[in-house]
Amino acid sequence: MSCQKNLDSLVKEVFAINQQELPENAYLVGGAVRDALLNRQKDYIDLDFVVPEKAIEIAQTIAHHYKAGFVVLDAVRQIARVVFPQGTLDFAQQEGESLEIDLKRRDFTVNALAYNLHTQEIFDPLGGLKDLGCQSLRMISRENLQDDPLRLLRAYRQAAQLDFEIEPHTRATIRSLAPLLRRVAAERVQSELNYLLLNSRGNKWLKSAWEDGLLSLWLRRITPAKMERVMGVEAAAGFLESLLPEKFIFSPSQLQLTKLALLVSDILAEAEKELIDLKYSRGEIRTVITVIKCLPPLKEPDNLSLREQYFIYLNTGKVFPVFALFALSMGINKNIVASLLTSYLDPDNIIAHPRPLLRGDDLINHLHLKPSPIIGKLLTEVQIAQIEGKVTVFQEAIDFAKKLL
Ligand SMILES: Nc1ccn([C@@H]2O[C@H](COP(=O)(O)OP(=O)(O)OP(=O)(O)O)[C@@H](O)[C@H]2O)c(=O)n1
Ligand SMILES: [Mg+2]
Repeated sequence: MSCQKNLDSLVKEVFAINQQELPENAYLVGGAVRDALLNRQKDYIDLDFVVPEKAIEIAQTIAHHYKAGFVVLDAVRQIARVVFPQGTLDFAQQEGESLEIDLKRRDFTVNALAYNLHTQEIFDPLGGLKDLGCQSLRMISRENLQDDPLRLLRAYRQAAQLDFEIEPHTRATIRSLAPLLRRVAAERVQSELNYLLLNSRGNKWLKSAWEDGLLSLWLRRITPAKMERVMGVEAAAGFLESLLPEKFIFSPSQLQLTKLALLVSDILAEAEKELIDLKYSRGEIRTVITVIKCLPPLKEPDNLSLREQYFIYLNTGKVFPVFALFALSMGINKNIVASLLTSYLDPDNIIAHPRPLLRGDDLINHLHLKPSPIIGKLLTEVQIAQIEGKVTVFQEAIDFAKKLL
């Protein structure tokens, strides 16, 4: 069976581990078994082993033997990790009196399959193989979802990742338990949510997770209209990419931040609070808030002055592509957005990438000024005058500043 070959080769070829190094009662469990059965391949491989005892010692011995890294992840529950460049091997002590009890405590049946490398047998006490064949995520029990409510959101992430359906009774149960997700550490929620935001495969399941009440605990002001805009982000990105002269491709994180900007509250303070609560980084929060703040001038594109364009580029800086994608998704005229993005990608464009004629010191020396906030204001006005073609050389710039004073 190809699954056995896949799993044996992961251990023997990818990690170059001799099977004899593993105890006979070690079982490979979780995603690796599931993915091998599905013939899914990953760049970075995480293998989870369950052993009845001595998990930390076993991990330590293997790490020592293969000169790999070693970390104790949980001394109480006896979980340790061996770190190879190509991936990690986790060894965990089985939870409960038997492997079967351990598997019964997990989230979904397809994640509760175990494989023994010595006997090359799959242990399937919960019907995981059948569900795998039907591409179905079925909970092991309602209690298991309650025990770790992150599993409620994991269902949508894994459905997106595996292109599975959530079995109807499981989905109804998730819906009824949705409020429990509030209890889960925000970092864990964020990491599941990010998967749903990073690529188009997540879209359908992002929407389902919202419809089933899982997102409104964190992003309270999502509306059907906002969700529809999110569903269109990849198409908007594709449209901009096709128009641009040079090869430009939006990165997954640019798509993700655009979608976040489309989903957060329209009230800026609330939007910021939502992102802080989800433990997004300062940089991510700044990006989202900036693109929202910079949008208003584009709503009246006929009156978009050079001054306004200058400030948009100045305030968005490196995150301008996210701004462009956000603006297009918000219904701003596509020609305007495409032309602004084209200018941004042109390093010689003076509005997007101004080359100042003056520096603060020049104003201080030539106009005999003292350092003060006025200097900054003058520099901005001179810069805008240069963009508007009113000044082109150093002396004109000085004279212009002098008149302003
Ligand atoms: N909240 C969780 C997290 C994990 N698990 C169990 O631990 C295994 C390993 O977890 P993890 O590596 O997080 O997920 P995978 O299913 O392996 O999926 P992937 O690594 O591809 O994301 C899962 O298969 C599942 O059996 C669980 O029951 N509940
Ligand atoms: Mg895994």
